[in-house]
Amino acid sequence: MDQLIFLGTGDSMGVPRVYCTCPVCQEARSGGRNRRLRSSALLRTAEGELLLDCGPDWVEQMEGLGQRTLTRVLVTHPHHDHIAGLPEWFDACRWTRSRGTVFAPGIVFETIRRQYPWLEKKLAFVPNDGGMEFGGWQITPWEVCHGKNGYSFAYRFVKNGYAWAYCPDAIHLTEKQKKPLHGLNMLVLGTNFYKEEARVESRSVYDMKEALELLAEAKPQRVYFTHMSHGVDIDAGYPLPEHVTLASRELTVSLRTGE
Ligand SMILES: O=c1ccn([C@@H]2O[C@H](COP(=O)(O)O)[C@@H](O)[C@H]2O)c(=O)[nH]1
Repeated sequence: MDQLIFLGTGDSMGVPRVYCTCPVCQEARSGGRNRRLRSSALLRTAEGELLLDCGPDWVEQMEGLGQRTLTRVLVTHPHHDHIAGLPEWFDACRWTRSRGTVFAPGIVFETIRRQYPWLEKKLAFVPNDGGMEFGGWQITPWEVCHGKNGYSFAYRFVKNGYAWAYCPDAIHLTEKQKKPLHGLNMLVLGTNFYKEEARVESRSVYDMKEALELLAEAKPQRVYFTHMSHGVDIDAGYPLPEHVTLASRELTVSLRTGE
């Protein structure tokens, strides 16, 4: 059965934050349950694997899995915490004389090319604006609001009538942007805090209270929160519905496609 494995569930700085001595960061520092690498997940299928985002913790994530090779990466948006592992993967390809493929909407490649102009010597960039297929999954990107940070993309995956979506970095979705979140068996959604106190103009990711309003509209059957900052204590017991789980590193979810 296909699986989704969470490799990182942290926000852009991860947990602990290097400058911070709050109780959550201290607990994470001592190897506790709040230690969170930058957000990424691995879709495992009979046809192989697809990594969802490749951030600065990529090497540690590969080592954690005991995985020596990687063939494909899907990118949600070209921000440091989602792409900074690409040059590391490039170097691994150079040393192993292999090649990889990166899938993303065309606009995402414009930034990746500017930031890392050497990557295409080893990594093929394949635009997926019109959707793509992998492992029997029909995968469709759509643009989502990323608040003060501009745009991001989310992805909807469909196979044998089972539908799920990966939307790690979004806020204030328009009605049109919410549409692909309807009718899902599972949703992976980014939520930086339980309740974020920062000014609305300075924000870029939903908090859990706002996410619950979104869930009440979209009604996914199962939900995993990711992209969580040090403002989230995984053991705090936040008042969340039974079908909502705070994801943690190497949590593995079976995707019940009926195969
Ligand atoms: O143009 C930009 C703007 C920001 N970044 C980096 O992205 C993240 C943003 O954090 P969120 O929590 O997802 O809002 C942060 O690491 C910034 O340094 C970027 O790469 N490019």
